Amino acid sequence: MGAKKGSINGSKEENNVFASCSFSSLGLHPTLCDQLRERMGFEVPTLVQAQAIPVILSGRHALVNAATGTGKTVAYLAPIVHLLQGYDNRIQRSDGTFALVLVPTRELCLQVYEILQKLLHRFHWIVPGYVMGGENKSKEKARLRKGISILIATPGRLLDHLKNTSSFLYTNLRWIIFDEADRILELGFGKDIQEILDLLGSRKTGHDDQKNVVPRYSEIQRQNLLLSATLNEKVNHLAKISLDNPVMIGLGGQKIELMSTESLNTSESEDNEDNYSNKVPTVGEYKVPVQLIQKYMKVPCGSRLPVLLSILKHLFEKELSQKVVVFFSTCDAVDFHYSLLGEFQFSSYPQTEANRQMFLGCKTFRLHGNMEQEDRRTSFQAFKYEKSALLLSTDVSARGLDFPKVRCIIQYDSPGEATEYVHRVGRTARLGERGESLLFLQPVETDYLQDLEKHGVLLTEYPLLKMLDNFPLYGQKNLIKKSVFIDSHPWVLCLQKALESFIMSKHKMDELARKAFCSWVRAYTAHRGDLKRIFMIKKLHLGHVAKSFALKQQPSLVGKSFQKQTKRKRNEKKIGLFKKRKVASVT
Ligand SMILES: Nc1ncnc2c1ncn2[C@@H]1O[C@H](COP(=O)(O)OP(=O)(O)OP(=O)(O)O)[C@@H](O)[C@H]1O
Repeated sequence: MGAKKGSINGSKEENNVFASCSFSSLGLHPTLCDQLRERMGFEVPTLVQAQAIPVILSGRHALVNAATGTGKTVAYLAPIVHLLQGYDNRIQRSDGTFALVLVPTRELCLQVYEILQKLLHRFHWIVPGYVMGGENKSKEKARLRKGISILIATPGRLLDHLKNTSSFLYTNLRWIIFDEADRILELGFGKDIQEILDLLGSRKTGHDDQKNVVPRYSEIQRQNLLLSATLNEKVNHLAKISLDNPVMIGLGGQKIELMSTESLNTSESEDNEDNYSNKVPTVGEYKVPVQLIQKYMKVPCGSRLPVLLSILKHLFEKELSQKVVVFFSTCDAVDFHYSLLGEFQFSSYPQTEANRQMFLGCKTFRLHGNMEQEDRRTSFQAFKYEKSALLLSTDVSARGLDFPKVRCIIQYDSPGEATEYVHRVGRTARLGERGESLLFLQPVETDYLQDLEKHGVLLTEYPLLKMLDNFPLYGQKNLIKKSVFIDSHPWVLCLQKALESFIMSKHKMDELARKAFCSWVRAYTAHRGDLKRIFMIKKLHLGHVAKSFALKQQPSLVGKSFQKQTKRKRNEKKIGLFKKRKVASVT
């Protein structure tokens, strides 16, 4: 599992994460405490677990806000397992589902399921299960028919089963948990959630399929929980309709004023943003792990690619055991860089067949929403358990995923909203461990730093020139003339040239680069709200953007396909398709 064991006498960083009490003092069953200690290696609860577990055991609804990597998953799963194992009438599969955990992505679904399996090891009568997009529906139906006590689900697939799987029994449902609640809404699942809540809430009046089933546990009171590292006013609607007098955990005294609302539909809520943002105080600062070192680098557009490759080379040469995640804005960009890194050979000596070698020798994986489900699963699992590897991903990896020992997060394409920045960097520095993050910004984008600052997120500049100066050209380190500009740095120029020749020489790579260029531009124009002022396509030189995909073509050539794309985008916008497609591209 790679989880760090908590100890009461831990280091300074650990003391920011772990509580000075035991799991049993929180009221959990001794067998469950043994399980946490022996099978999972958890000696003591984290701070958020120490706060949340007693509240959840008491039956109160809760809103839980705690930094990334602080153990929120066990904070809600452990008390549910405790309460379920304690029923006088031991629960059976035929009782159907008691707890439902909703998560935004498939990988998170599998991850929560894995943790749940471990927690349930000695409670064999409580059955864990999951349903999610991309899986075989009939197999899921069969599993639901047999009965799943604690079900983890992505919203779309759950709704499908609620509507179409008559044997799915949820009359005994007691808990609904929204893990990464804000993200579920951002992904446009608002309507699904509304419908899910309506369907589940209708159990007392009798949903058609559940009409004749008398709940075996009629005393059951519903208890709902919302969790995220970035709970903000956007979850207001969801909190209002799903939580009853909730306890706020980790909101530092700031209250989210729960507004009444008719709809959870994200697009509607965006349109009304001005209306409600006046009334609702924003939950100011986001919590980023204190030990995380956050840097940014100012990189001219046309030098982005050689700088990315250089920083990766630097990181993997610096530490033998290195795990790095690079975030891109689109699936096509992931595919392009993945293929490039898998094939690009280079020598800073005059190039001959003999002296060329792979530019980057590390194991590389990719993860995005356009991959086949099986490939997605393999990548996710493989990167998780590798000691040294690189993962190239879209935001599908940004939320909740717990990859042990990731040391560095690179945001090559900027994340957009500050919430996404926080979750992306949260894939490192988990549970008090060290970690570093690097944000690429073009000179025209540096106002984004002020946007982050508004949320209490402060970055310092990475010494990029110093790092680049360390790369020897023709093996003669001290012959390099020190450059004060990134884009005229000899190493950057040499690498860019080699990259362009490589792309030109491979038809497949050239195609991937063009495709990636087009979707990158589309994604760039899709920034919303205030961010539109910072990330303006008009401020960019499209020729330089093309260069960042190692494309030598005249901008006008590439520009044609861009024009086609933007035209299509305009049409899609008219019929409301664009947003949906953007969402689909990350999940
Ligand atoms: N009490 C504990 N002692 C030691 N390790 C723990 C403890 N609780 C959780 N962990 C480990 O800490 C890591 C982070 O936990 P988890 O993924 O639940 O964090 P999170 O707060 O949900 O993060 P995110 O906001 O990114 O989703 C996991 O590897 C988990 O196994």
